[in-house]
Amino acid sequence: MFTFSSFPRPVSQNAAVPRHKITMAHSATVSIPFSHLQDKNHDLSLKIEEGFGPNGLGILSVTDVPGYSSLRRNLLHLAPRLANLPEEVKDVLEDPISRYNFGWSHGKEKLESGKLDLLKGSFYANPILDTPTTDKSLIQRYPSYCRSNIWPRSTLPELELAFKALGKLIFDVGLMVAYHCDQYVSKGMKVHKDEGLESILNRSRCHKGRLLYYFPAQQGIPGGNSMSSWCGWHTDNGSLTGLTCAIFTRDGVEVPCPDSAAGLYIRTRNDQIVKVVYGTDDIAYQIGETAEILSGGILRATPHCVQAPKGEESASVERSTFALFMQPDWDEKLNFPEEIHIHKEIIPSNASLTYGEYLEVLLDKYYYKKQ
Ligand SMILES: O=C(O)CCC(=O)C(=O)O
Ligand SMILES: [Fe+2]
Repeated sequence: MFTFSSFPRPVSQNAAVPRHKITMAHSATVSIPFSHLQDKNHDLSLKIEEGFGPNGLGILSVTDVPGYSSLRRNLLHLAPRLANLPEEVKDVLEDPISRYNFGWSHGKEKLESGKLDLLKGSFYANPILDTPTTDKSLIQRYPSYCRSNIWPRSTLPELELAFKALGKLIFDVGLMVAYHCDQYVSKGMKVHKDEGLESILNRSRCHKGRLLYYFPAQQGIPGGNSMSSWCGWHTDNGSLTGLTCAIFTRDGVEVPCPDSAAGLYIRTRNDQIVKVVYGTDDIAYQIGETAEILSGGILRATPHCVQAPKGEESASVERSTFALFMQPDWDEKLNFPEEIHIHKEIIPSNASLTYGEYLEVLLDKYYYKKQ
């Protein structure tokens, strides 16, 4: 069985990236101080354009967010502890009905190669709402985001609070990013009141946090040397993804990353492959597919992947990080523009679907059909 974790759309690296266009630069993200972001009168459209516009990386970072540093460390250090709990404890935290989109998920997601992903373990929960709805028919229709959170209350009791605290902070800052995205987008198209990204994300019950733990990469496995050795190329289906800077550990003890080529890579709109760099205590935000749809293509979903460290020293190094997928409500109408770059083959231009219906189409196309 395959999950649709974080609702990623796999993209084939080879098909999507002509070889001659591959460059391997390390690029620092455009960064915005929290004090500027917080100020609605501060015109950040140039910064948003630099980060998310036609020549941007599709990812930017926010610096100096009060309280963030300790919340990040508290949660990320729980990832190796969770992953190393006994199998029978993790089994109880699994939720097959949601296609493993709540609780613990390991080896359930399909990779670019079509093989099951054994290299990372994920823990999914909605950090804002424990029970997004009690409507039974909705829960049956959209189990991947309408079911309830599962917490290891007796086996790792610290997880719930740490997850919710970090998730809520990244969400609140993400709404500020969304506000400034709306200001930028409104220079190119009419954004109706209540139809901007900020309003849509603010009223959604669908957000999903993912605590990620990457197991030490085994040398010599097929694909082990590829750029996407830890996580395959994909775009996120939501609107805005908040990302922490990862920590690397050996047996749970923090170590410097042994290979500067390891980490998050993105593909820019002009087909450059770039290793993304941002500060340890910055929150990075990247664009997902539904921000592209809602902005009529002014914003573009950011293709990305994760490379594992190489070399002898890397043999036992693990990576832990957290992603918050900020996504529209299942009821939210998405009006597809005439020209779209995503899922062209299954979504007709000018289509009008809810976000819930959109995800069902993708799940059925890219994963197994619901029984
Ligand atoms: O591990 C990372 O830095 C990114 C994870 C990611 O892309 C995802 O979970 O969708
Ligand atoms: Fe992703």
